[in-house]
Amino acid sequence: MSTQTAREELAVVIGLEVHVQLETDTKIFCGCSTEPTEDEGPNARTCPTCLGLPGALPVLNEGAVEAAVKIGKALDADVPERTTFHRKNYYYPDLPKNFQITQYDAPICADGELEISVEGTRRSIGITRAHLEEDPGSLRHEGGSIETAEYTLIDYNRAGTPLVEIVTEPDFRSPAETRAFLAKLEEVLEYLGVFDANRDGSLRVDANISLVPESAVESDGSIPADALAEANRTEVKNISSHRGAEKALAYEVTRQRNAVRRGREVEQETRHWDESRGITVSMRSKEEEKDYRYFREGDLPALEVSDWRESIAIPELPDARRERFREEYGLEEESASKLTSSREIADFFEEIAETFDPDLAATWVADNLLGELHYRDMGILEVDDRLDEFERLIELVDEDELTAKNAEEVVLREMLDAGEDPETIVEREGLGTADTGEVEAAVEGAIEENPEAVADYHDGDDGAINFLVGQVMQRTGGSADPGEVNALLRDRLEG
Ligand SMILES: Nc1ncnc2c1ncn2[C@@H]1O[C@H](COP(=O)(O)OP(=O)(O)OP(=O)(O)O)[C@@H](O)[C@H]1O
Ligand SMILES: [Mg+2]
Ligand SMILES: [Mg+2]
Repeated sequence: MSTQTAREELAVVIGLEVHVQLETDTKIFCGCSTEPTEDEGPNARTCPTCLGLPGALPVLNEGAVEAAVKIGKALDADVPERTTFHRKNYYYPDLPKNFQITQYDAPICADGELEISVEGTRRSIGITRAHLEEDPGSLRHEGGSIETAEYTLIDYNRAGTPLVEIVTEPDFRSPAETRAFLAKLEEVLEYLGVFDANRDGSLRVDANISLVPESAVESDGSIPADALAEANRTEVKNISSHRGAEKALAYEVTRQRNAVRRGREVEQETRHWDESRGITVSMRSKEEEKDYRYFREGDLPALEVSDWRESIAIPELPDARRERFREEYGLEEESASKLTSSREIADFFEEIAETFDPDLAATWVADNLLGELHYRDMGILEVDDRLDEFERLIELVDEDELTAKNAEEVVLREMLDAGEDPETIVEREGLGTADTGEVEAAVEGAIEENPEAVADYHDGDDGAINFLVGQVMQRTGGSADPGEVNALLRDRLEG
């Protein structure tokens, strides 16, 4: 029991359980598709196995195991030679078998870590374990929230989707750290190609939080197991985003602090994050492990991964790739980070950096392209089959056939909006760089038609030259070089 008093300084302690949907074609124990079809009705992708009908047998999906091993390697975890499945028993309508097939004392990954950086401070978050399990079906509370709904509908399309549950050590000391962790984790999972962040509900978080007396925190920042066990924690469910985690936990820190200040004890309980109201509400007292009556899943033999795990390779991960970009291409931290924020962006950049100067490639991809994509709410995946067109655009600028300004503000934008290739746009908009004769003619024209500006210039008003440059730029459709125009004008007016 907690013996916190109002006067004691309290440290925030948080541990996460992150449920990650794996991107496999079929479900974890049957051949049903994991891919929702357009306008599909409820229970469209189900079979006797994922509906939990008596006598139906599970068959383990090899792809799900491979994905879990990749995650284990990326988190620097141990993948044991042999791993087993258990039944976790509970009664809830989203689970027709009344047990969930999961892993218990021999998970597929144990003892890993993930480094995060919050406001320049690096911290390593311990990963206790990561195990495979099946997703239950989904519930739809009709006519209200989970508390007020008149009735609830069940859809088993999600039932049997492969999940990896990643359990962290209680290493977080603030809600902001959990947000950084989840963002980093998502980045790593996407690099591994095992996860799709855009899918609804593909990352779901349970957050455990307690307050412990500051005096229990050791000088190295760790907290002894007995102090952790003694603190009453709440487990907040129904969190589905990084920001949701930070907000729910910030709310919970305040709620628990208030309880302590008023001399009340924090209840050990499960709470529900109500996103729309921005509060957590009590659901039930926390179930304990013994409530689940775990026992071995007799329908699935133990899995030997000893001779297989070595052959499962993972790609270069974001941190390593960012460091390499800094060294190999001499990029600043900021553009190296932008360019490695997804594997597709990094690949796209590296293709371009093979042909062009890395600095030029970085400016075009990190600033121009990503900026324009972001503005349009588009992602790199919508253009990564147009690498060749993009290279031709940079080539036009590099060869002085197109000004950088026109390339950026006209051609690139049209490429994204109209889907046309750069040459077509240059031709249609008449954007080729003007030749010397054309520029000279435009200079003459501007001088002839603006005698007042010319007079102002001769009276010593240097601002008049800018006006004239603008006139020439207009006449050449922006295809002249402003510096060159300026020099030509001065030459002509002085001469
Ligand atoms: N004092 C504490 N304060 C906050 N978090 C804690 C504390 N002690 C443990 N935790 C965290 O609680 C989580 C425990 O998760 P675990 O799945 O092992 O148990 P559980 O929540 O009881 O089980 P489940 O939710 O799967 O039924 C871990 O993320 C751990 O870091
Ligand atoms: Mg758990
Ligand atoms: Mg839990």
